[in-house]
Formats: sequence, structure tokens, C-alpha cells
Amino acid sequence: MATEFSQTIFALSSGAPPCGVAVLRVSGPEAGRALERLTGSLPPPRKASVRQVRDVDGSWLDEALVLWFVGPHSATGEDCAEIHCHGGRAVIRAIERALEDGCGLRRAEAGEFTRRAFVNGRMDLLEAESLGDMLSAETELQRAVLASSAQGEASRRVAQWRETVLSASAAVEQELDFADEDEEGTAPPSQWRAAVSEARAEISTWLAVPSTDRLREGLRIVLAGPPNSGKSSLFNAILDEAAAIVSPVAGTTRDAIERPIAIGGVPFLLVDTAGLRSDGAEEIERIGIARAEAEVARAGVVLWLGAEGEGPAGALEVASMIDLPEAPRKGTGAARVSSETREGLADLLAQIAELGRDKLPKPGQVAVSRRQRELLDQTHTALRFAGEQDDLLLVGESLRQARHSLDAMLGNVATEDMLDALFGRFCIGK
Ligand SMILES: Nc1nc2c(c(=O)[nH]1)N(C=O)[C@@H](CNc1ccc(C(=O)N[C@@H](CCC(=O)O)C(=O)O)cc1)CN2
Ligand SMILES: Nc1nc2c(ncn2[C@@H]2O[C@H](COP(=O)(O)OP(=O)(O)OP(=O)(O)O)[C@@H](O)[C@H]2O)c(=O)[nH]1
Repeated sequence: MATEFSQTIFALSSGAPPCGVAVLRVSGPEAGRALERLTGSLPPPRKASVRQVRDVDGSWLDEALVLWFVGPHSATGEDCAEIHCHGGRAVIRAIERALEDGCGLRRAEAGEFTRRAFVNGRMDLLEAESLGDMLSAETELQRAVLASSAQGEASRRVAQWRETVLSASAAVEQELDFADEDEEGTAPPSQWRAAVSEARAEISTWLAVPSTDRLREGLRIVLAGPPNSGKSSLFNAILDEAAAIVSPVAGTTRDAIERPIAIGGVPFLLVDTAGLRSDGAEEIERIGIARAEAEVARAGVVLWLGAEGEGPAGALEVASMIDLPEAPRKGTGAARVSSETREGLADLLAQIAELGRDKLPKPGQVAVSRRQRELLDQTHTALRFAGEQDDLLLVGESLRQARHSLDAMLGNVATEDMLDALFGRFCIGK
């Protein structure tokens, strides 16, 4: 996407019409002139004002509440106007047409308002990423974990580490100067090593937290066990009981049947390992088993419905079909359920939610995306090297690498492609 900041953009920022009130946002140098053309005059900045909205030919369109923000004191950092109109489809369309054809504005692309806020220094990349996650949050745990990053907490810490690295670099330069001059004078004390090691320890605690991608996708619960052990029945019973998440993560539908669900406010992806049936050719059986094994390997939680003690390590053993007098397994498994009568289902769900809370980021912890974790990992490696190295030239180079990774986290160095990918997953109007 070519970023053309001379252009003024507009979009419907509120949800799908028809709705009670719709919010049309306008950002860019022409925002004030457009608002003036449609409503007669510019209201006082930042003050909600009721105005009659008219098309450029003078025909009346709606009575609306309007807001006017003078840049840089706006969400995007540019001049911004908002028209809060009645939420009928035709009303919205008529005002959009007046903005597009009447005023010559352009429809915004996905995430373009936020992208402008980023480019104008209103937020850094960490904040933009967590805002994106916040917008797709469906469960309470997702919201609660992202709340801290959204408040800029993560950014402040990263900026502090960057400062630490910059000061260390300066100190190393100074030590190098002393060495060069070969003077008798005492070299400055190497306090930077302590500061760098402290930052590295803090980075380690962040690296120990699962990524926000994990949080967004949900923890995989894989139902495993031999044919006819009741996996599909339990799959359906759990789905029935838990709240289905409305928007499944795009592109995750694979051979196994997966459904995103929330259990106790924790996001999960419930996976039924279908196709395990061994009544076909040996070839098919092997493929089925390989597939199930692969699912088990990438599972966050395995619910094992097979014989006791035969499940994969760490699996939650589930005795199924307990309503049957001749239940295939009356075992003392951690959980006992009947998909038929739902006995034990609530207990099983509570156990699953607890496991999820344990394996996903916790509220109060700072969680970052996989991409950010890679950069953080690079920073950590560079800082460890710097701390252990005696050759000051190599130390200086490692510190430069660490600073570069931290800059990439904040978006001080960002490529257009990367920004396209990040902001492209936002909604239009955000
Ligand atoms: N109607 C509406 N609601 C919204 C937004 C919006 O743009 N419009 N936002 C869109 O993201 C979020 C709120 N974010 C905002 C962030 C900063 C400013 C702003 O005007 N900041 C100025 C003035 C701050 C002040 O009041 O002192 C500034 O920081 O200089 C506005 C919205 C969520 N709700
Ligand atoms: N009475 C009773 N029957 C059950 C229960 N759970 C499953 N069944 C029955 O057991 C049979 C096998 O259940 P499925 O859920 O299809 O088992 P599965 O493990 O998915 O089987 P495969 O897809 O072949 O691997 C079906 O006839 C179900 O109706 C239960 O809790 N109580």
C-alpha cells in the first residue's frame, strides 16, 4: 500500500449496519473542509455538537452529532472529523457518497487510521500489535492479558532496555578510548555490565510467557483414543456446553475437525482427531495414526479416552460413557463423563479451563507476539554475548545488534511489507 498522507480518508468505524448510531471517521488535511461542507460550519474542537448534515447540493441527509479534532491532538495525529449519524444503511451510504463524490475523499483501507497513528508517532508497533489483538479478542482472558500491553506498559519497558543498551554502548566506547590512548589514567568502572545483565534477566521473564499468537488461536485441546472410545460424542457435548467463539481463526481448518470455543473465559481450539478408523487399508490406517500423533504432539491439552495409562505423557485421562453399566472403561481417570447424560461434563470443563489458565499468558504478565518474541530472543542472545565478552570491539557490536532488535520491536525500523501485514488484519475504520 502506498502511504499517501496528503490524502484524506474516511470510513464507517462502527459495526455492521443497521444499528442505532453509526460513526463515520474522517482523517487528513481535508477533514475540516469536508465537515464544514456537509454541516455548514466547523464546531468548536473536541466538543460534541448537533448538526444538520446536507449533501453538497444542499439536500438534507440527517441530523447528527459531530466532533472535530485539530491535529496533532487526535487519535491519528491528523485533523479528524467524526459524524455520528443514524445507523440506517441508506443514511450511512448517502453520507459516505457525500464524502467520497461530493468532497473527493477516499475510502480508508483496513487499519489505515491506526497506521497513520503509528506513522505519526501516536503509538509504537508493540501498542499497534496489541491493539490489533484487542480488537479480535473474544474471551475474557484474551482481553485481560492484552489490557496491560494496550496501556503502553510493554512499550515503556522496551524503551527502557533500549536506553540501557545505549548507555552501555557509550560506556564501552569510552573504555575503548581509554584503551586506545594507552594512558595511565584509570578506566571508568564497568557498571554497564550490571545494567545489561539486569535487562537480560527481565527479558528472560518475558520470554517465559507464551505468545499472544497462542492466546489468539486458543490452546489446542486434542481428543485422542482408539476408535469408538467416544471422542466425537464428547467433542459435540463440549461444544454444546461451552460458548462457541464467533469468529474462528482464519485458515486453521485442517483435516481434523477444529472448533474455537471459550471455556470459563479461556480460549481453546477443540480438535477431534477424525479419520483414525482402522477398517481401511493399512496405508490409510498409517496415515490416520500419523495424523493423530501429529495432533497430539502439537496439543496444549490431550484428553485421552483410551485405556488407562496408555495415553501420551501429560494427557488428561477421561473415563467416558460412565452412564453405561458396561462402560468400556470404569477407570479412576482424572475425569469421568457421560456425553449422553452430561454427567461429569461441568467438572471436566472446569479442569480444562484450569489447565488453559496455566498454559496461556496470565493477566498481569506481559505477552508479546511470536514476531516480537523472536526479536526479544535476538536481543537476549546479543546481550548475553556482550556480557560475557572481554573484547570491547565485539561487545560494542553485540550491543548494536541488541539495539537494532529493540528498535525493530518498537517499529523504529519497520518495512512497508511488515506494516501492510500488521495493519491489514485490522478492520476497515480502525
Ligand atoms: N468516537 C471515537 N471513539 C473512540 C476513538 C475514536 O477515534 N473516536 N478511538 C480511536 O482510536 C479510541 C479512543 N482513542 C483516542 C485517542 C486519542 C484521542 C485524542 O484526541 N487525543 C488527543 C487529546 C487528548 C486529550 O483529551 O487531552 C491527544 O492525545 O493529543 C482520541 C481518541 C476509542 N474510542
Ligand atoms: N451411552 C453412551 N454412549 C456413548 C457415549 N459416548 C459415545 N457413545 C456411543 O459410542 C459410540 C462411539 O462414539 P463416538 O463418539 O463415535 O466415538 P469416537 O471415538 O469418535 O469413534 P471414532 O470416530 O471411530 O474414532 C457411538 O455409538 C456413541 O453413540 C456416552 O457417554 N454414553
